[in-house]
Amino acid sequence: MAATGETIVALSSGRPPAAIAVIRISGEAAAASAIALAGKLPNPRQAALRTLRDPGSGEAIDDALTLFFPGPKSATGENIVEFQCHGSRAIVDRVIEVLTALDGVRLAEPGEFTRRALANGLIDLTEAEGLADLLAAETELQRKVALVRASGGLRAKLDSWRQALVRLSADAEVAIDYPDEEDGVMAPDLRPAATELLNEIRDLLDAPRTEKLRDGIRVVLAGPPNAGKSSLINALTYSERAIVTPIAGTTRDTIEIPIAMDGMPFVFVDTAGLRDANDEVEAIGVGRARDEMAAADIILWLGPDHDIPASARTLLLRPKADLGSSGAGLPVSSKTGLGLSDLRQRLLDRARATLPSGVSVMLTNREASLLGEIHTILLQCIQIAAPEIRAELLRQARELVDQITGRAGVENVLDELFSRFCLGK
Ligand SMILES: Nc1nc2c(ncn2[C@@H]2O[C@H](COP(=O)(O)OP(=O)(O)OP(=O)(O)O)[C@@H](O)[C@H]2O)c(=O)[nH]1
Ligand SMILES: [K+]
Ligand SMILES: [Mg+2]
Repeated sequence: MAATGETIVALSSGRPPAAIAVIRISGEAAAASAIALAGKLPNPRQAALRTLRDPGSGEAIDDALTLFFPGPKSATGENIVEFQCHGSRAIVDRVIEVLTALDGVRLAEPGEFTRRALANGLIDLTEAEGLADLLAAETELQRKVALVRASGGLRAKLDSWRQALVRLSADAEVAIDYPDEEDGVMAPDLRPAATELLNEIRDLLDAPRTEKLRDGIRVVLAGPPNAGKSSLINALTYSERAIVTPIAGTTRDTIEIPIAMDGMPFVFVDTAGLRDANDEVEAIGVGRARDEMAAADIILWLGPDHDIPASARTLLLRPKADLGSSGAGLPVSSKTGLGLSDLRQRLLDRARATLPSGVSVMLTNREASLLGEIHTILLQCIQIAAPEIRAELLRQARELVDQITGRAGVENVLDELFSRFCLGK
């Protein structure tokens, strides 16, 4: 956890130059160090204009709108001072240089403000992860789902489940203390609560993972050489990323093009044409194409239907339909645009079946695996009669909830998570 006593400072807004730069200071020495530059702090949570000066020379650096958020009711739980100054490189560098020259003040590490908020109990791990996703959100759906997590959507569920587990534990303890009345069988009033909990957990486990939302729906274009894969990926992504020539075997390495459609994240992947390769480089490309097909959420197959990869994920296309080709599959033409909006619609339909339709609570892979263990434990708990064992199982389930929320032993998770944050957050 963050070492308390150390005061941290960072630029919390975007990279200079910008109209305004937000510099944040958090920690024990936040107020004192801000006073060293600004002279006097405004009243808590009220903005006031201050001239920032080099405490050594008294030279003015800039004027800054200054805000003071006393702990513990601040974003980090500590005293925070925020300077909103002009967003030039020179001003930002100078203010931070002068601040970090003060005793006990240093530059923050990436994500360190959020890490302190977590350490001080203002947010839990699911909210911190939601915040990381929110800061990285590029599509509407990513934003919506991340906001639910960041504002405690999952935490609320977990907190209520933890309470339910505590109640179940208390019941089990009673059964240990008064074995005669229990007769070694789970009391009838325990089962409904445990089953309800099981069902709620099942619902969340059945939903897709946030990683899927973060990475996007993977659409792999595959087929024989010269089928028109690269032309189609360019048309679908409104780009000229992939090289197109009449020479069979033009595409060798895979190309990924991320794009949002209707607020949903997609990654289109162009691949080398499938054939017995002529040289080593092409052979590697064909191998990669097969790997991509295995990892795809959707395969757009631009080959003959007798060759179609047997998979529910595959969508058969009939490319170059402007040439009057006949056969099975959805007719498309990269040249005339024929069938492209139809194809986009089908991709969106499939994505909607994979991703949540709107705002909902989603789990990360890590949370899902812990929650899966809780699910197993609860099932055992319902089946096992001995109250001593039941009590122990429920204790384990509680501990797993604490691992999800970050209340218990998760240092390794934290380091990984906070490496995803930018400086100043
Ligand atoms: N008429 C017509 N020609 C097309 C269409 N799509 C692609 N072509 C042509 O077909 C040839 C091959 O197109 P590519 O997009 O390079 O095909 P590819 O499947 O990526 O080929 P490789 O990367 O070599 O496997 C090029 O000459 C394109 O101009 C189309 O919809 N209509
Ligand atoms: K080609
Ligand atoms: Mg190609």
